[in-house]
Amino acid sequence: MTKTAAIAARGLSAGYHGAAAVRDIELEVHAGEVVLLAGANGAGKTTTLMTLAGALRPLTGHTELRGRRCAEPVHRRVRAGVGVVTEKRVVFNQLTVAENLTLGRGDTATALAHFPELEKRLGVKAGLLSGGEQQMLSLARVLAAGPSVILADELSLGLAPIVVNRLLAALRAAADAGAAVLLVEQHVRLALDTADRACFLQRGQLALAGTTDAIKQDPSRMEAIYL
Ligand SMILES: Nc1ncnc2c1ncn2[C@@H]1O[C@H](COP(=O)(O)OP(=O)(O)OP(=O)(O)O)[C@@H](O)[C@H]1O
Repeated sequence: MTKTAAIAARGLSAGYHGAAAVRDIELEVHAGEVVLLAGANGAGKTTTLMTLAGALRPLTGHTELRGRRCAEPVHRRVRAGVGVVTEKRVVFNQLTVAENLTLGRGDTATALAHFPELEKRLGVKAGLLSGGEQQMLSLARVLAAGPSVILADELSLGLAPIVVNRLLAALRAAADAGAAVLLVEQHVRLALDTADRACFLQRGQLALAGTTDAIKQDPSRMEAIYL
């Protein structure tokens, strides 16, 4: 691809206490696309995503935001238009859904446009919502801020497939509206139906990358990575 990536990893190695958990990662996500980052447990998906988010410093290589080398910490990247969603649902349990939405960076109407199902729950304390509703609230707040890049790390952990589909559909819609989405997801088959491209990590290195159509046509290459 020749146009500038919204977010990229260039020769990226990163890890913990000076030891690399991922090595030589080359990854680009462009505006309008969803890229799935997959691989077995411990392969390095979260490490890669958190380094792109600015929560971990690269050991070697670097990350780029809109074509410019970026070494900013996570809060600055968030201000620069990066939205981060993880399996930890960031909601204030004692506050209502409406109050939670006013605490986000975007406005309530935009949040509800992404998740209209939250409208009937506006007066309910977030702590009383189901896990799926809490994650919708978390994601609604991130999407309402209109991020140009969304980094989503296993946001569907422990949720029912119907909710997983709903969350993935919201991410797809955000990409269709112009965001660049990098998605780490255990529900690989559902995610392959959502994403445009996929990258598979194996023991900290990129082992397979391609369009989701190509990967679905020959699933044996993907399956071998998990064995
Ligand atoms: N805080 C940490 N301190 C030390 N090592 C860590 C830390 N977090 C992860 N690791 C190690 O780094 C490697 C990559 O872990 P990472 O969480 O990035 O993988 P993952 O593909 O996201 O796995 P999972 O699917 O289980 O979440 C693993 O060997 C893991 O044990």
